[in-house]
Amino acid sequence: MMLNQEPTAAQKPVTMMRKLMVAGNWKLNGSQVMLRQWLADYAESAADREAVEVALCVPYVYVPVLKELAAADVTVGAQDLSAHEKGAHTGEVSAAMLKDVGAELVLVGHSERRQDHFESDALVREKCQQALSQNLTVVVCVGESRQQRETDKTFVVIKQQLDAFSDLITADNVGRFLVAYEPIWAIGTGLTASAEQAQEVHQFIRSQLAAKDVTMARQIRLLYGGSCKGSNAFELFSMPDVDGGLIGGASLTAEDFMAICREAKKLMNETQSS
Ligand SMILES: O=C(CO)COP(=O)(O)O
Repeated sequence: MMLNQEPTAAQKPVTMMRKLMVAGNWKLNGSQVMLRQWLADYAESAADREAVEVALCVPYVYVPVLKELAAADVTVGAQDLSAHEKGAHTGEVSAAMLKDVGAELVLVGHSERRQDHFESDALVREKCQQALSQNLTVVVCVGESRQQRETDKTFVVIKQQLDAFSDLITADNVGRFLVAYEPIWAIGTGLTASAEQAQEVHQFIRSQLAAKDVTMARQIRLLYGGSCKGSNAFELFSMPDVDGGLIGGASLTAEDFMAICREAKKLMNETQSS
């Protein structure tokens, strides 16, 4: 594809279209007041999000509030979970506890966990297993650093991260197992991967998964994360292997978040009519 080509919905064959997901990750931000305001604003824009599956991953303590107040079409998400089922692990939150307070989805292996808490690929795998044991939807994050990209290690790094958990994806759970490609150099920096850069890695991820199971690889949804916002969502989501986004900064207000959902809807409408 030409780098300066205008994005068109036609890049996304309707036969290939997986339901787009737009998932917010609040990270260490928010309050009850902010969440209530977000949900009130969100409730007024039902038509903007009909084409997408929406998830919101809030800090643990706000999961019950989200569960109680969220519209039925919001998937209730948490940002992490323990690799242990229970026991002497002070400060940890288990998959069963998340389930107990209404979580339906959990992020695993976010680069901020990998970096700040030294989470290894092996630990990421254990966390996936815990999430799956409670039938939580799991969104596993993978991504390379700037230095790894500049030294041509992107595919090596992504493959290593994928290999740690990809055998856990099965025909039974592929609907609730997603992979998010989040290049570390694009997170919170305002530097977005170009649509072509995102597509290149997403295609690589899908091809790696296809080597194990072609049907599963076609079904699995791959999200892009890293400075995704209303102004670039259409271009990113129109790539054939990009099935939505994992949104940090632009998920903190419903207004910014809905701007992304509207782009997804526009893409769906154009795809269906092309
Ligand atoms: O890390 C991210 C989502 O998990 C992306 O964050 P930003 O959208 O703020 O770059």
